[in-house]
Amino acid sequence: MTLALQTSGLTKSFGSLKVTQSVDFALPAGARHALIGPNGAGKTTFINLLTGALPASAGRIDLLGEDITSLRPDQRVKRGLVRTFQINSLFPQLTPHQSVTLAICERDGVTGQWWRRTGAYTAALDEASAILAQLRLTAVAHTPTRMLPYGQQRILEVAVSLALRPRVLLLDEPAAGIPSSESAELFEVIGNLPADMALLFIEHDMHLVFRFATRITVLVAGAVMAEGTPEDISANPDVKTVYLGKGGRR
Ligand SMILES: Nc1ncnc2c1ncn2[C@@H]1O[C@H](COP(=O)(O)OP(=O)(O)OP(=O)(O)O)[C@@H](O)[C@H]1O
Repeated sequence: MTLALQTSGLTKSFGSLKVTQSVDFALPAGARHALIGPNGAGKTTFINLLTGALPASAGRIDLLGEDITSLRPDQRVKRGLVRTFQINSLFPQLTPHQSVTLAICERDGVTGQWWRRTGAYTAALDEASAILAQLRLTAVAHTPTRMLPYGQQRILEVAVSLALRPRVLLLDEPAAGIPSSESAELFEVIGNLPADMALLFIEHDMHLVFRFATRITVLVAGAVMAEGTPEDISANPDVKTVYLGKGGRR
């Protein structure tokens, strides 16, 4: 079976500091995979290597069986490797429907020419409505983003990412800054994304990790310390000592 995403010997150094140490990682289609580890373990760096925001010092990244190691970030997005952002990157004055429609038009290369291709624009409006329905945002589809609760704004970030038709979706702390009353809903929505879409998420809240991840990778000092099911990870004495027992946020 072709993996959705795979890294082999992926390495990143900043001068003499090795932040990613020969990481071998595999993400099958449909994965719900959490990347955890103490602060400074290299989780965000790993995601930045996957997206191409940072060039790798060594190693290889394959997306759907093809080597993408030397591709630019935008080329990776076009092939289906999409990231949602930790920092709120939405236009506050636009409505969710407008934001998702814009992303669809951008994807299809029809931004700025909708008056010439009204058919494409109408299709984009319909597709935006469908994405918002899928993420339970229909009721607020036409409300300016700045008026939405923070949790719904984070769900909208996922909706905008879906407009890019990801095969692999990378989520860097999707629940950061959200009250716990709203983060469960965010993860419900994430958990209900299409079954064939592979998800890799960084999350510090262990309750959310153990509830939604089907596999977990523990990164410590840039290297994979453990990988397995939530049961494997919670029973692993090294993980307990190094991460869950002390040094982790929670
Ligand atoms: N551009 C950079 N130049 C030098 N060192 C860097 C750079 N970016 C990250 N680092 C270092 O790499 C290490 C890993 O950082 P990274 O942000 O990837 O960790 P993290 O696991 O995501 O941490 P956190 O949980 O706090 O977000 C840290 O020691 C950090 O200081």
